[in-house]
Amino acid sequence: MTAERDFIPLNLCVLTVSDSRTLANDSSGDYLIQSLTDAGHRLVERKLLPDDRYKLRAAVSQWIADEAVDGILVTGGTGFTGRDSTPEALLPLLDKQMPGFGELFRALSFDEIGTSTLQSRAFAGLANATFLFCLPGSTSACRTAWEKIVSAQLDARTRPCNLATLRPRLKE
Ligand SMILES: Nc1ncnc2c1ncn2[C@@H]1O[C@H](COP(=O)(O)OP(=O)(O)OP(=O)(O)O)[C@@H](O)[C@H]1O
Ligand SMILES: Nc1nc2c(c(=O)[nH]1)N[C@H]1C(S)=C(S)[C@@H](COP(=O)(O)O)O[C@H]1N2
Repeated sequence: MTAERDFIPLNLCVLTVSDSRTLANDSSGDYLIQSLTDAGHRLVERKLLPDDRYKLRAAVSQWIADEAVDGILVTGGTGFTGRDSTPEALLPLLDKQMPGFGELFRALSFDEIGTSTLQSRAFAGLANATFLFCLPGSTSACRTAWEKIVSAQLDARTRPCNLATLRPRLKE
């Protein structure tokens, strides 16, 4: 019989990307913070930045370089419209992409919103053993991603494999 695994609380940062939202109406940032803390993880820092790829790179690079940060959740700027440029800003920072994350997210979302989900360029990956999940701006999209993918990936009790358990080995 396999022993029960312990939950490992992770230190997570949340970044909202939006030209129009403020902390007063950042429901998607609020949702992610509530979800991660309800799950037993810790919020290290929250930021809200405009769709400016250099500001996004600077903030996320700082978190990636911080050994105390285990993961980063980003919401917003994944679409095709306006100044959406989260992928252009943050994909260059990744050491490794998480293949299939965006495809899995869109497959799950297809059941909810149909082909509109193809307008989301959600993606995920690893940099300096820090997990980065980039989700759309809408709260319902964040809920789908959190409930169906991210929460399990960050939960060390999840079998057969998850990022929380893998983390100590990512730098070996
Ligand atoms: N921080 C947020 N909190 C709650 N809802 C948001 C937030 N940002 C965007 N939304 C909503 O998400 C939907 C898509 O908006 P918009 O295209 O401007 O988002 P975005 O920030 O460019 O992100 P993305 O293109 O990745 O979805 C809209 O209904 C918008 O009101
Ligand atoms: N689950 C889920 N919800 C989602 C998304 C998604 O990709 N997955 N995309 C959001 C985005 S970016 C938009 S613009 C709207 C699109 O829905 P519509 O069919 O109302 O335009 O759904 C939102 N809700």
